[in-house]
Amino acid sequence: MQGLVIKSTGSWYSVLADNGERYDCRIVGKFRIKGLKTTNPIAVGDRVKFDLERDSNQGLIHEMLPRKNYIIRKSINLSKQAQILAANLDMAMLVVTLASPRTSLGFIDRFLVTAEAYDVPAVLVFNKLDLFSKEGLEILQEFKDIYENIGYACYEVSALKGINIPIIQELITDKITLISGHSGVGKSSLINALLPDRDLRTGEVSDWSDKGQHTTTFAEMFELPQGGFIVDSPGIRELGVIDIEKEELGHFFREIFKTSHNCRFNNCRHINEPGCAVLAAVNEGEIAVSRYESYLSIYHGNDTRH
Ligand SMILES: Nc1nc2c(ncn2[C@@H]2O[C@H](COP(=O)(O)OP(=O)(O)OP(=O)(O)O)[C@@H](O)[C@H]2O)c(=O)[nH]1
Ligand SMILES: [Zn+2]
Repeated sequence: MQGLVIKSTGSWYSVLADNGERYDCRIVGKFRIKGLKTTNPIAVGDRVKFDLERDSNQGLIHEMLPRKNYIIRKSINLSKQAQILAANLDMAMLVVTLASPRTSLGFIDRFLVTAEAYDVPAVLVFNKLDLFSKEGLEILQEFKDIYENIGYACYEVSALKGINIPIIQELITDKITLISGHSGVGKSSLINALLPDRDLRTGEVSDWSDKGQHTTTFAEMFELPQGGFIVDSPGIRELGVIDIEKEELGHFFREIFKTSHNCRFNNCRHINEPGCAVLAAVNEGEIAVSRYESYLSIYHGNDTRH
């Protein structure tokens, strides 16, 4: 049988089989990603092949289908173990607010870099539209100009008042969507608006112990009534910045990458090199100063997560 892993506890996996039934499954054998030690070889979003154990509703997973992408979390210590948080994501949605609390451009850029590096298409959802003053709407327009120009779709909603929720419903239909954003932006409210029958606050248990030990982490995907899934896990809520080689960082800023083809040196860091097309584009206003500042900040290893 084949199915989709919709919940993972580390040792048990809940699999939604293609016949519509759910089965609790365990893993037989070893699943390893080359060069990566992981605490959990299979994650939500994985498609797996499994067999039912005789006379039971429990299954044994014996094969994982190739992934199109996956996101991981490194252990905080140096054990080099990583935890796969989710696989086969169709979209990463960053929930952003301009007030109470205000999401910084630096935080947005870090998220977008990470999503690019993981090869997950990202969109921005500006929440709490009901709170926007005239000034707030002007800032919204500035933010949207920056990101829409680079090719990121932006949406504006109010999870609380239900404004534009149907647009988001349509956007996520038939996709596996990861919802991220920092605390207080309204992720739970948005997810509850999208999944009216579920109260997310129940059942959140998780953590990754900083001893590098596997604990009772779990991630879960919620099925949308119209088709598709939302991935929610406390561990994924702030999609962290993954290790990116400095030389590669420019690849994950779409507009910098595009412009860098015109730099005089093909190993240009876009910092102070002569003939740097990126610097020229920043000076001419073609690349947003804030984006360039985020690039520099990540390049120099400054952690400005909020
Ligand atoms: N005015 C307004 N308030 C909202 C909206 N969405 C959420 N809130 C409020 O913002 C606060 C935080 O919302 P949550 O949904 O708990 O935010 P969260 O992102 O899940 O936060 P964490 O659980 O800390 O990660 C709550 O008081 C919500 O009622 C909105 O669209 N408009
Ligand atoms: Zn350059």
